[in-house]
Amino acid sequence: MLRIAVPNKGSLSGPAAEMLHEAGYQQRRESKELRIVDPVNEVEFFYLRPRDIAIYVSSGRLDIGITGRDLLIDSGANAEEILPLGFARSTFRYATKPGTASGVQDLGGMTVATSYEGIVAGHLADNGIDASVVHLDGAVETAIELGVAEVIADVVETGTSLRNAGLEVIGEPIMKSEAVVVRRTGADAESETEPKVQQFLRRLQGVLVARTYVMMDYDCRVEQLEKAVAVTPGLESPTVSPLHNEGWVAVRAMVPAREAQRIMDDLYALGARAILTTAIHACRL
Ligand SMILES: Nc1ncnc2c1ncn2[C@@H]1O[C@H](COP(=O)(O)OP(=O)(O)OP(=O)(O)O)[C@@H](O)[C@H]1O
Ligand SMILES: O=P(O)(O)OC[C@H]1O[C@H](OP(=O)(O)OP(=O)(O)O)[C@H](O)[C@@H]1O
Ligand SMILES: [Mg+2]
Repeated sequence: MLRIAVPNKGSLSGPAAEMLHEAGYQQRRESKELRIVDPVNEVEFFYLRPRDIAIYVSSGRLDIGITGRDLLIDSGANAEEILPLGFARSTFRYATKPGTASGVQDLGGMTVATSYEGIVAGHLADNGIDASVVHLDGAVETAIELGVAEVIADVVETGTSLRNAGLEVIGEPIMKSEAVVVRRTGADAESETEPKVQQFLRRLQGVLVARTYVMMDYDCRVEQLEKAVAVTPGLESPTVSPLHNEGWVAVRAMVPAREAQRIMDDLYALGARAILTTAIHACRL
């Protein structure tokens, strides 16, 4: 039985459960459930604090987990990212009251409040800056107003929390984060669970592709085929089938969903007709 750690709360929990559900795994019905068994897929899910997941996985007791890249790095656990999942995207940044500092180089002698001490201490050390780090559990934006620190380092998505606190980001982002699948570093590729791990990853990759691609079908004249195929190269190679009307072919290829409308315009301009897009519900590449 594969043992997988899943976030039980916070920004990662809802989208992670949704992705697992789309990948065909049973998920808990109530937010108080701490573990469930999916007997059909032979997987046991453990609902844990996102911050603790890399630590459990590094202990080897759980095979894989879903957490944030920032939490993985902050933990310092012996675990590595094996698949980025494209949700809970954020940056991790320093912020101050305007005029306090303009980048990490100015932070010497200051106090930085954060919930991510590991990342911040590492970043300050890498830049040769001697500053104090104070750990806070959350709502870090208020720390400056209340005099606990001159600087904060926190997760930024829209920037609304910073603006509301009268703060502005300084310097370059310390890191970019998103939800990731993690695994113990140096996990045994010959282990009994390896085929199940690979199947799990293929399923999640299938969900990612189904979310980001659509299927496009169109008819075009044989003379235009090369140009049309250059616009829709597909993931490997498009399917081309003869039409009953001589001189015409039907083409089928996957295209990035975000570019679908532009591609349809380009195909139309080339003379393609009956251009259709359809959603992909699931796939295995
Ligand atoms: N507003 C946000 N947008 C995108 N990702 C976020 C946001 N806030 C936190 N995250 C990400 O969620 C993970 C942190 O999850 P965690 O559950 O510890 O905190 P949280 O989502 O802020 O929840 P809470 O503070 O309510 O406990 C990190 O990977 C972080 O980058
Ligand atoms: O840039 P924004 O879109 O405002 O998002 C970033 C904020 O979201 C999270 O806070 P959360 O609401 O989880 O509270 P917390 O600080 O107590 O974790 C994070 O810690 C930031 O404060
Ligand atoms: Mg939070």
